[in-house]
Amino acid sequence: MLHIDALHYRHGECEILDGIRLDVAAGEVVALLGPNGAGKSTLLRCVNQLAGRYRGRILVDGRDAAALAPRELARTVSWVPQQAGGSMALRVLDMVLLGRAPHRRRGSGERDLAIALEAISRLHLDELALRPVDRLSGGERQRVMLARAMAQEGRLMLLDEPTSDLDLRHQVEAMQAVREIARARDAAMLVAIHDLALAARFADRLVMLAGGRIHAAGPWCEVLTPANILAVYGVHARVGCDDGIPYVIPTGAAA
Ligand SMILES: Nc1ncnc2c1ncn2[C@@H]1O[C@H](COP(=O)(O)OP(=O)(O)OP(=O)(O)O)[C@@H](O)[C@H]1O
Repeated sequence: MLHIDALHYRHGECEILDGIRLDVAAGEVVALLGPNGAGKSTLLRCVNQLAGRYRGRILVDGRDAAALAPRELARTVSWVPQQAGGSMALRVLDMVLLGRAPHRRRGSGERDLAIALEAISRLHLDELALRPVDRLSGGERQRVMLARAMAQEGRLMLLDEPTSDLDLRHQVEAMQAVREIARARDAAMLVAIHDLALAARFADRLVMLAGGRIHAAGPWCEVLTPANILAVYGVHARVGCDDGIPYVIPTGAAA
């Protein structure tokens, strides 16, 4: 579904992404890990054609992402930005309905409404549906942005730290929803995320970035090794698995 080959991206003299090669299959959840500034958001923005010029190839469903018309791209790629954008004076329902905009010609139809309401329900936002987004808490707002992306029904979803403001229960529910949607719709999910244990629990594969390069990629048990965590984050950690459930406990910063 998503194929990235030899992707290079620069800001001035600074090489932000340096030869990224990455595939995400339909139905697969891939977590993008790495410290602040590693290039996770930039990578997602390149795929969604928001970063400007890059070198290399990005194919979405076999088509060159750079050659897709904006509307076609928006039909194919759902996007949860790191910081919520758009008019926050909108009601939650209207914000989520914006996810349907690439699919419709004029106003929302019954099907659009049904899809938006389903996304709202899936993220337990029913009671907030008629509230203006700018009167919600940070975590509630983040769930609205996730619901909007779900209503967009892209076959590829790019999620930039979708759980960073969420409490523990909502983190788990959001990642469960991401995984279920990947399976149910055969959608490809690329999720930038800082919580290593959450990534290990819900993603099929992890990709660990450092300094714009892929340091490690594969199943969690190959990527989340104490050696990789020390090399990339400068943190000592215990990593284990309890009855099939992975855990990561940071024990201290390296000297
Ligand atoms: N507009 C810009 N101009 C110059 N440098 C930029 C710009 N945007 C991002 N960068 C730099 O690109 C690098 C990668 O940034 P990016 O936002 O992709 O990192 P990230 O891995 O998503 O980090 P975080 O975990 O903090 O969100 C950083 O060093 C950042 O300072």
